[in-house]
Amino acid sequence: MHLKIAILAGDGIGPEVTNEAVNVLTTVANARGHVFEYIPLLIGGVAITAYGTPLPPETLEKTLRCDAALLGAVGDNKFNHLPPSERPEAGLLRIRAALGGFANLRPAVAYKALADNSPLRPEITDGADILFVRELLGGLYFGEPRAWHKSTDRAHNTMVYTRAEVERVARIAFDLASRREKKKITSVDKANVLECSQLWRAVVTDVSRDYPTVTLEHQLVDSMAIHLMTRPRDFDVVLTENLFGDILSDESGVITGSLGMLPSATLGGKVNLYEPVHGSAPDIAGTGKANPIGAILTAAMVLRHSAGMEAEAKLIEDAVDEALNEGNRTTDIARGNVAGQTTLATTQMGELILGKVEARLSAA
Ligand SMILES: NC(=O)c1ccc[n+]([C@@H]2O[C@H](COP(=O)([O-])OP(=O)(O)OC[C@H]3O[C@@H](n4cnc5c(N)ncnc54)[C@H](O)[C@@H]3O)[C@@H](O)[C@H]2O)c1
Ligand SMILES: CC(C)[C@H](C(=O)O)[C@@H](O)C(=O)O
Ligand SMILES: [Mg+2]
Repeated sequence: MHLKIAILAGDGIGPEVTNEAVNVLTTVANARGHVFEYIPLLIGGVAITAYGTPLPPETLEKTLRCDAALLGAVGDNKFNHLPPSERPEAGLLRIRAALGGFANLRPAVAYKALADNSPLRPEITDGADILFVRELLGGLYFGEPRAWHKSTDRAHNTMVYTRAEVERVARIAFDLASRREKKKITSVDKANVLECSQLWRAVVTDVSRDYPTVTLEHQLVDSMAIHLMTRPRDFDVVLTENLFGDILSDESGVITGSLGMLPSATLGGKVNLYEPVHGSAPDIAGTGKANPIGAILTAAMVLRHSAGMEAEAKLIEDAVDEALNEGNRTTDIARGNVAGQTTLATTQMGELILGKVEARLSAA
């Protein structure tokens, strides 16, 4: 197989964690006789610096000709003064829209080895295994009109959803739920206040009729925020609109122990887009403290969803599990002075997991 992958490393810790993910992908490709061709492209703050725009035309054109795109993170405080349409984040939103993927899968799993790292008690997180399906191309992010009228000190954004937009992401969520053990969907909305959420609830309910094996529950987003922290094990697939999914998926970092542990894959468009959930983390960029596991698990999702390599995807996930079980930690998942734990830098953690992937590939 020849797989062409756009590498959109971006800003801050983006390049640091993407490098580790690419090393893992290369190892898998070599071991299995595949060729993974990487096309490094600029996006975000680094693209603004080089070309004056967060999404240069070349980046988009070349990414559209790839089989998959792997993104690190975008965002740089030095561009905070710019309007939203010119900031690094606009590059990410534009490429998401152009690639067309609307179903953003964000798994959040409680690792046994990290039970003591979560601020939640182990008996609360133990066994939690949630798959967020976040609608990625609608809602407040893309709704028009939008503006900040500086002369009148007034600003507005528009939340828009159509039946078709809700239905297509709901179908993906129901398909995924029907293949999972619990077969349950929690659809999150704010139907007590927002018309968009009332439409959302009606469409999700309609779609559910085609999936008799899947149980559907509706949950208001504000109370969902607390249920996620008090009883995360009760959830299976969590289906949300764009902004609610952005917020709740970061919150689920608490269940796993760190935001740096969370991967994602965006499906349904011309080219699947893969990105860890976290951002460019300017507070730790360049210090070697970035956790590469979210990016490495994102590489596993590339194999699962763009290369049909389920066994190899699982093998990477098992290698991560083993690394954690042995007590290996990056700073974000380390607890001071715990016996049997070693704190590693980004590249050290990447290399350690890579070694375990190599060993598993040759054993399999
Ligand atoms: N997909 C993306 O590109 C993406 C996602 C979220 C935020 N951002 C951007 O990133 C910038 C910073 O945003 P933020 O600080 O709100 O969110 P962030 O996710 O970058 O960081 C939040 C906190 O988590 C920590 N963290 C994040 N990833 C980590 C990792 N892999 N290992 C260890 N610690 C990690 C950071 O150090 C920070 O303390 C902003 O410009 C924002 O717009 C980009
Ligand atoms: C950077 C930003 C545009 C992005 C989002 O809000 O979707 C990020 O927070 C994410 O979760 O991927
Ligand atoms: Mg986010």
